[in-house]
Amino acid sequence: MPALLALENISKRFGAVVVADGIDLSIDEGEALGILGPNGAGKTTLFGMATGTVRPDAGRVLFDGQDITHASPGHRCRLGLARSFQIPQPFSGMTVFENVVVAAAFGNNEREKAVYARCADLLLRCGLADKANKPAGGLTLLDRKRLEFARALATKPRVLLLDEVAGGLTEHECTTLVSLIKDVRASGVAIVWIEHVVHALLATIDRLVVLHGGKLIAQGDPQTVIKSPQVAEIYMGIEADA
Ligand SMILES: Nc1ncnc2c1ncn2[C@@H]1O[C@H](COP(=O)(O)OP(=O)(O)OP(=O)(O)O)[C@@H](O)[C@H]1O
Repeated sequence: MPALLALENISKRFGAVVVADGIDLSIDEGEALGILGPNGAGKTTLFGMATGTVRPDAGRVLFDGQDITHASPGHRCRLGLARSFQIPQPFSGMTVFENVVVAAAFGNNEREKAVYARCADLLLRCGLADKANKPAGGLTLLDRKRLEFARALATKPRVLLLDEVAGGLTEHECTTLVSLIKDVRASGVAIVWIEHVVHALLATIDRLVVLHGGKLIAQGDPQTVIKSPQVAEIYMGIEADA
């Protein structure tokens, strides 16, 4: 069975900055994968190349065995590849409900009226039911992150890419978000999560990869990877052979 999402030998540079240097990364149906790496390592760019907003210099992107390297972001979304953004950017003049309806209608090719019940249900699930008719522009940070989730889920993804969703939240808010991610994952959606809040990440994922200098320098069991000498070297300046 092919991986659900696979990046094959992906390379990308911005001028002299190499952000991906022949990266191979795949995720299976229902899996939860974490991505760790220092600021500027190229994590968000990797999501851009998976979802079609950034064109790789070389390599292929496959979804369920199908080559989507040249597919538009919209087409990838309708295949079942959704993402959240590090800085949530809802349509701020629309209500919370309208934001989710737009995502369902355009991200999953459904007729607007056909999605109302499902969107109301999603808002309930994401803790936003009481704000359904409020303008999205007035939401708190946690609620904007919840809305990112609801909008991504409205597209009926098979894999959901999450970009630093826990950053800036209080511990309690972070716990709320982790349980939402676990709930989404339990419903069968594969998760790929870039996150600097390591304890939240480790509580959720099955597998961890570490990106540095355009390469995956460690991957495998999260606890083993996090304690590996290469990761200690990057994050704490401890030399691997010390
Ligand atoms: N469109 C672009 N043009 C030029 N340089 C870019 C572009 N996008 C990203 N970069 C650069 O590529 C590098 C990787 O950026 P990216 O946002 O992918 O890193 P990141 O690992 O997600 O970082 P962070 O953890 O801070 O979000 C950075 O040096 C960034 O400045």
